[in-house]
Amino acid sequence: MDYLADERKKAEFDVDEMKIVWAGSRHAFEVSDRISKLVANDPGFRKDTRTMLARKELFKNTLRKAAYAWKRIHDLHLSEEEASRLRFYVDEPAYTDLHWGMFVPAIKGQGTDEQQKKWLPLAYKMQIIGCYAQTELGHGSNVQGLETTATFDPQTDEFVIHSPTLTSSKWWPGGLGKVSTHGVVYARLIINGEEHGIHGFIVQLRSLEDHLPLPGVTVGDIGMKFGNGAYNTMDNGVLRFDHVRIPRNQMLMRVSQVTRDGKYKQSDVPRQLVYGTMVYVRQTIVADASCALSRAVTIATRYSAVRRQFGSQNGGPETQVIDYKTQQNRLFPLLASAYAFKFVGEWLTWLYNDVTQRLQASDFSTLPEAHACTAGLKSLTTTATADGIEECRKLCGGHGYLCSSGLPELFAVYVPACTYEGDNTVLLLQVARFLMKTVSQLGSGKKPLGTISYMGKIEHLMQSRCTVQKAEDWLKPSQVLEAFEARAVKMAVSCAKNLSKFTNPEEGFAELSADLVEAAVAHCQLIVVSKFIDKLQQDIPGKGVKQQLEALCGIYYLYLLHKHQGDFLATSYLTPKQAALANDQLRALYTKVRPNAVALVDSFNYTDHFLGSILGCYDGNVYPKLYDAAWKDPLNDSVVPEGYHEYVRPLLKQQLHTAKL
Ligand SMILES: CCCCCCCCCCCCCCCCCCCCC/C=C/C(=O)SCCNC(=O)CCNC(=O)[C@H](O)C(C)(C)COP(=O)(O)OP(=O)(O)OC[C@H]1O[C@@H](n2cnc3c(N)ncnc32)[C@H](O)[C@@H]1OP(=O)(O)O
Ligand SMILES: Cc1cc2nc3c(=O)[nH]c(=O)nc-3n(C[C@H](O)[C@H](O)[C@H](O)COP(=O)(O)OP(=O)(O)OC[C@H]3O[C@@H](n4cnc5c(N)ncnc54)[C@H](O)[C@@H]3O)c2cc1C
Repeated sequence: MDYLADERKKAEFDVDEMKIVWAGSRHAFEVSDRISKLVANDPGFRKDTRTMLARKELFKNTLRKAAYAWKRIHDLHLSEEEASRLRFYVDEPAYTDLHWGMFVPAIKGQGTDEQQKKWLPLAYKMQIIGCYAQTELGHGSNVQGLETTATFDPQTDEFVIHSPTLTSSKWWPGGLGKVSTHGVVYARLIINGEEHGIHGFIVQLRSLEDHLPLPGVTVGDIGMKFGNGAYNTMDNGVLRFDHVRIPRNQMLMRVSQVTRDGKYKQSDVPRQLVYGTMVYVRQTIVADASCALSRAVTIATRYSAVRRQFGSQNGGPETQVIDYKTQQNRLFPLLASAYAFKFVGEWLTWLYNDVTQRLQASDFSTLPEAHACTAGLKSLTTTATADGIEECRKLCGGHGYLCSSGLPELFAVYVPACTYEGDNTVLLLQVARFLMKTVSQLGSGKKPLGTISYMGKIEHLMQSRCTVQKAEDWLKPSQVLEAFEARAVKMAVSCAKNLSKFTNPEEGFAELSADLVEAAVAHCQLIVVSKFIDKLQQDIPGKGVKQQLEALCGIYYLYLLHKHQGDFLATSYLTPKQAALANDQLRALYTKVRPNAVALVDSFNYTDHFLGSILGCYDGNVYPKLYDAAWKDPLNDSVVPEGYHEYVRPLLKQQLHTAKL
């Protein structure tokens, strides 16, 4: 029985067409749909007991799944696109993520043609397994502060890789702890006593015969992490080198080279390309944020439609909690954010591909913008997604706290995205530097392009005032864009003015960093809003699909406007009356979305296997499933628990004795 059937009947749009919009294309939908069912129907990919497994058992099970996934990929001749969908629906972080997601891209991006020819075929066949070993115990954010050394020995034509201090131990790399045979290791290059900064080196860590660490290598896992199951399927590792020698040709030499006679040569490509793998992964993290958020929102929306509390009249049913305006005000902006992040993720993938093509043609002009966009949007989307998952847990009341709701593990596995690939605050400060540089160059005649082109309208934006007179005026895209542009430009200019009061710019930057982060957030929110609005300019087929997306877009920007109205009011773009009208319009949009809410999450097309949540299951049959699941907990294997006779019975005996006294 479908307990959500009535909700589904209320939908005012074509769900099948929305599924295609969400997937990105009909082809992408078909691949995704087929692979999600393949994984869901394969007992080899079961994950329902994951949160109950002890670490060793959990990890071994992940190794089994990764090997099984690899076998299925081969047996079924899956394409790269299909394999990547399979990884997504298997839904279990594993060493393979770092192998395919960072080790291979690092060699592709920073290796010479010759190096790629040597290493990539081995990596593609998984005859070697790699990790990305950058972070150390003492330094993660400050990459220039890494301490591992790679000293060139001209006698033997080798580099000597060494960990000179405890804090130089590599610490965190995924896949390193127990599995990787190789790593791209980042180290401080030293030639003839002279330092040349941080470079990447391919280093073999374990024997390909017996998996033991090679001489001079000390390696292991760093221990349990946050949450049950979750990221504990990954072997994040610690690594130390004691004068380990590697051939000279294992330094990744696309950006700079060391010659046989020990000369250091810089190519014409910018030094920052050493950071290229991080740009790539940040872009994939943005593309992935909408998936994690939409998953949590699916669970919270379906459950909110099933759950009833208060409001029964004449013995009739109680109110569905989704009908409470407070529930809508917490849930619908998250639903809208999932769609917003999907579209900005698509756009960022386009930007990344564009910059990659330009780099190949030696056009480096858009690299700073790509860095600022990937850093800023990674920060914005992961913060909102991690907070959003936790909000979804609270939206599900007490049952959201059960592991069987799927939300605790989803939160635990997702929340480190706010830290890895760059701490979110550190990344926003990078955006702020980019903005300050842009503002300082405005008078120079250099035209700001791309996502900062709005800065070219600075004179107009600094003076313009909002013209909204009635709530519906807030539905005009031009009005909304101007509001977000004016806010962003005014916050950036205010920071730049305050910075100019300092004689030492770095001191000023440090002192004003909290304001700078807020300016960076305003800029990134403008990007997300503008890309959502751009999406709506496209031809979107399907009955009612565009109207639903327009409503969601409105909810996204009006919710931001309401939440940050202090910014909009302080920069004098809005009056308090206009801010109140925005809130009126927001409430009207909640009413419009309400009957479509369940269908809007159905459009994500997630299987029950992928959701891994009793509260979010498609048929909404929550209570019997919760009840049955409780009895399956290992604690209920016996009626009298282990430990009763040792620890509880003696207490009871003692209490009985005292009572008699
Ligand atoms: C079970 C199933 C199996 C199935 C098998 C088959 C599967 C097949 C498919 C598999 C699919 C896989 C998908 C996987 C997805 C990937 C998973 C990822 C998991 C995440 C793991 C986490 C990894 C990590 O965390 S790696 C470490 C990341 N570390 C950081 O991010 C460090 C942060 N710090 C920095 O980035 C920098 O140092 C920074 C930005 C803080 C700069 O510091 P600085 O000292 O101020 O800078 P400096 O070096 O001096 O340079 C300044 C200069 O450079 C510019 N700049 C900085 N960064 C960049 C950049 N990245 N790009 C371009 N330019 C950059 C900066 O703007 C300055 O410029 P100027 O102002 O012009 O000088
Ligand atoms: C699950 C997980 C997986 C990871 N996988 C890998 C991997 O595969 N390979 C790898 O190399 N690394 C990996 N890492 C490491 C990760 O990239 C770093 O932890 C991350 O870059 C943050 O650096 P940090 O730990 O040095 O934080 P810190 O920089 O020490 O941050 C601590 C605090 O200081 C603040 N802070 C730091 N600098 C500044 C500043 N300039 N201004 C203001 N505030 C500042 C931060 O905002 C934060 O609040 C992983 C980490 C995690 C959690």
